[in-house]
Amino acid sequence: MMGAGKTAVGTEVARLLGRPYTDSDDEIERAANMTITEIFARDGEEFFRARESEVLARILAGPPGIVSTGGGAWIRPENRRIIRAGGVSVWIDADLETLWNRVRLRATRPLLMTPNPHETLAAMVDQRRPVYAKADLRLLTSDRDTVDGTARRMIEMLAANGFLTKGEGNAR
Ligand SMILES: Nc1ncnc2c1ncn2[C@@H]1O[C@H](COP(=O)(O)OP(=O)(O)OP(=O)(O)O)[C@@H](O)[C@H]1O
Ligand SMILES: O=C(O)C1=C[C@@H](O)[C@@H](O)[C@H](O)C1
Ligand SMILES: [Mg+2]
Repeated sequence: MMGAGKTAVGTEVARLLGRPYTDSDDEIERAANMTITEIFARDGEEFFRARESEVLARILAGPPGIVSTGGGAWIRPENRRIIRAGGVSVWIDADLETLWNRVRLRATRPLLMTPNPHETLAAMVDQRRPVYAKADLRLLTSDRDTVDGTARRMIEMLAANGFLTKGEGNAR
């Protein structure tokens, strides 16, 4: 979900593990040479979603690493198939107020450009939670967590579930 920490925590997990890092939102922006807000405004959400699926298929076919998706990517069954075929998925789960406190400061999320963005976020969280729950692993975070602490807990969780190679679970 937007503001859960996919980009912030994913970057730190990759750094600690010494693995390549990719953010699907960044890749879409780079390929289009436009911001996500501009893509939504000019071409619409469906166009963005099509590019998102293309980018995910390309990333997941590449070398093993840490990938942060966009908040809506997992909602499309096609994307879940792509991610499941090439990797392990982690749902970073945060409560509504934690998400809100993180997204309210920046106007970079077009789906929240509504008259009542808090209400919009709440409705999206309710609608999406059952789909996020289909992820392989769930990491619960709250506004008491730091990015670094959450990244370390994610590494512990990946190691405990057998998804890291020997030694990686001890990353500092
Ligand atoms: N675990 C955390 N502890 C403290 N701050 C966090 C944590 N995770 C994220 N943040 C902060 O919240 C903000 C939003 O996080 P981030 O951009 O990583 O979210 P995201 O899940 O990638 O959202 P989007 O779906 O929109 O890409 C950033 O300023 C980030 O530093
Ligand atoms: O939750 C979503 O649907 C989105 C999240 C962002 O990461 C971007 O991918 C875009 O703003 C849409
Ligand atoms: Mg992000």
